[in-house]
Amino acid sequence: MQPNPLRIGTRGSALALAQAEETRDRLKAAHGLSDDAFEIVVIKTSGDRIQDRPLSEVGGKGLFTKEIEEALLDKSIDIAVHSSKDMPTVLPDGLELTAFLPREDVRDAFLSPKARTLTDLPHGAVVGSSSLRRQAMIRRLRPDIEVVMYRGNLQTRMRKLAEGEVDATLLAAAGLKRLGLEGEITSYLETDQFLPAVGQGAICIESRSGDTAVLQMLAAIHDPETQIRLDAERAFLAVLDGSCRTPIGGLAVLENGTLRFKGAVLRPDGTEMYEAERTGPAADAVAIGEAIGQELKAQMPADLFAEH
Ligand SMILES: NCc1[nH]cc(CCC(=O)O)c1CC(=O)O
Repeated sequence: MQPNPLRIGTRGSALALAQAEETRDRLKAAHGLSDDAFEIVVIKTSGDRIQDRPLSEVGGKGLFTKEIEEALLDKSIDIAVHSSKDMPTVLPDGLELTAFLPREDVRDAFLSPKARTLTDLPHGAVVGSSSLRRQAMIRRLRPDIEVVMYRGNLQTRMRKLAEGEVDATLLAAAGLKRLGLEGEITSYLETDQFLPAVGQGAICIESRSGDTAVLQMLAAIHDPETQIRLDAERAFLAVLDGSCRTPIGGLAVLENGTLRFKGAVLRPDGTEMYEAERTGPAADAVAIGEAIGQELKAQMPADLFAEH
C-alpha cells in the first residue's frame, strides 16, 4: 500500500485529463485502491501557453513535456501521463517511458458536415489542420484542397468546424474516443492510405529511472505489445530526427509475434512521398524501425524537409 498518494502529472487539456484519469482508474482496478491513493497534478506547459502559431515554428516536440519532466526530476510528481505521439525521441537523463497502456485506434478521423470522406469533398474545399504530416498527406491525395492552419483544443476546433470556418478537419480517432466524441467522426482514414503519426493512439507513462516502487505499480497496467510497437516507431523516428517540422508517418503492427513496419516521409507540399515496409520478429523491433528510417533517408532527396 502507498503511504502517500501517487502524484500523477498531466497537462490540463480535456484529453490530457482523460488520459490521466484512465491511468488512475487502471491502477485503482489493478491494485484494488481507491481515489485517495492518487492525486492528479495539472501542469501548464509552454505548448499550452503558445496558441497562436504552428508548433513547428516554436520548437515542436518537447514543448508539451518540459515542465512536466522538470516536476518528475524535482520529485513534485511520481509519474507523468503523456500521448506517446507528443514525446521527443530523446528523454532527459534520469527519466524513462516505463509503461504503455493498451493502444487505442491508431487512425486519423475525418470530420465534416459537408462530405463523407476526404475524396468526396468538393473541389477547392478548405481543410483545417496544424499537423505537417496531415497537411502533406491531404495535399498528396487532394492537391486542389486548401489546407489552413488550425490549432486550439479539440472543442475549439469542433466549434470552428460547426461555424463553417473550414469544410473539414482531421483529428486522431483515439483522442475523440477518449473524450466520448466518437459520434463526431464522419469517417476513418485507413492506415494504408493515410499513415498515422508515430505513437498515435498510445498513452505512455514516464517516471524516474530506478524508482522501483513506481515501476512495480506500473507493471500491472503495462501492455508489452504496445511497447514493442512503440519501440520500433520511436527508433524509426530517432533515425530521421523527426520533429514537428517533418511530415513523417510510421506504424508498427504485431501479428503472432511478427512485427510489420511501414514508414513514410513526404515533401510538405505533398508532391512527393517515400515509403518503406519491412517485417521481422518482434524481438528485432528497434532494429526494424531503424532500418526503415535508414532506408527512407537513403531514398529521399536531402532537401525534402526544407521549408517551402
Ligand atoms: N498533437 C496533439 C495530440 N496528441 C495526441 C493526440 C491524440 C491522441 C493520441 O494520438 O493518442 C492529439 C490530438 C490529435 O492529433 O488529434
